[in-house]
Amino acid sequence: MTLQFSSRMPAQAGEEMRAIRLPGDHPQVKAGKIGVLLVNLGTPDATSYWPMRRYLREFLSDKRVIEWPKIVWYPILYGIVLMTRPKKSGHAYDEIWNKELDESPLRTITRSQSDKLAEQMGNQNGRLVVDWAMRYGQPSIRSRLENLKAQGCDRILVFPLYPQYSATTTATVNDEVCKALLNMRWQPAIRTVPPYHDDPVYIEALSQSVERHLAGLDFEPDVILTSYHGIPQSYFKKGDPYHCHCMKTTRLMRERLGMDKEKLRVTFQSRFGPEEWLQPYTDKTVEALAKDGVKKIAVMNPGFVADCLETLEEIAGEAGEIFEEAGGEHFTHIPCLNDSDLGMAVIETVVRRELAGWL
Ligand SMILES: C=CC1=C(C)c2cc3[nH]c(cc4nc(cc5[nH]c(cc1n2)c(C)c5CCC(=O)O)C(CCC(=O)O)=C4C)c(C)c3C=C
Ligand SMILES: [Fe+2]
Ligand SMILES: [Fe+2]
Repeated sequence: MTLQFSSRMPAQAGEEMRAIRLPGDHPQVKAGKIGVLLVNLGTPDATSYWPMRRYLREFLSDKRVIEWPKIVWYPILYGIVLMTRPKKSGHAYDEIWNKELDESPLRTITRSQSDKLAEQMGNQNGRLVVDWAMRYGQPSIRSRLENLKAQGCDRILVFPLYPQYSATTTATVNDEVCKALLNMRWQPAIRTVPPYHDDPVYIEALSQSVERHLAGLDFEPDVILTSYHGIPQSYFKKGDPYHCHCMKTTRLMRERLGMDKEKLRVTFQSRFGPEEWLQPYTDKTVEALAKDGVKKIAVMNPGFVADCLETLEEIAGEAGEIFEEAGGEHFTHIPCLNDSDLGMAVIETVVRRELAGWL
């Protein structure tokens, strides 16, 4: 029995979606739509001990994130980390929690990015569905993929919201997508968005965000740090391209902004555990700059598509305090692109490009 809807080509623009008409003994299966799934890292459901523990357990049990053998890592994870970290991280999340919606900023911003993208793209004659998910916590990748399938999406573009590729972020999103497909009888065709660390639209958006932010200050920073989330040095040595992607993003920004290596620098933040991570470390750099007599700095986070714990609490909060305690006078945090016009232009450009041939 042949389907009456061609699965080779989606319906053309302007054409009505055609329902699949099947004989009465066939199950009704929706098809013919295209889904876009934005995926960010994750977020706890609340800041108290158990929700924090659930979130951290899922995150830190991921083999892509902590590569140590389970026999070594699990006693440390269950015996120490999950006993102490949920409370400590919960307090940090309390500082930045979106009290109005009772959720983390990362969740608020990711949802807004999805809503705005849906609006910008239009529904393409009922053919396009945009949704969002989190790699750890809710809404899960599996639940949103199943939902897109149930709505008739047989082609899905998965967008891991990381401009710079790392096995610890991009690859684990892709792993989770593949795991969800394992249970599907009729799997959708899947595309995943490649890294876009050197995309001109991304570099332009970051550069304009710097210019706009600096224009609103009553001081000119002596130094601007582009602070990226770190990864263990050992992952880099095994071939993770993340470090090079970060370096290239900042190099292209320097060229666009006409700044030299002294003015626009690269640092790495958010170390976890005893291993050596990518250097120079953001906190140590901020302190050293102040001690060397630098009075005015700005810090931005090009690798984060949305503001979150790591940017709002660790950088805008803690790094600012470190700088001032060490003798610095003016510290400013340049917000992430978030759901701003600049940020949405990047997301829309990348999505339209990666949907080529489908839309
Ligand atoms: C070994 C541990 C970790 C690696 C490797 C790592 C890589 C990595 N993470 C991000 C982005 C984010 N991380 C966030 C929080 C966070 N990260 C780790 C550990 C590793 N990250 C932990 C334990 C936590 C939880 C918070 C805490 O207890 O400190 C977040 C914020 C989430 C939020 O809700 O706000 C983001 C975003 C990248 C880009 C990356 C490697 C490139
Ligand atoms: Fe992290
Ligand atoms: Fe490199």
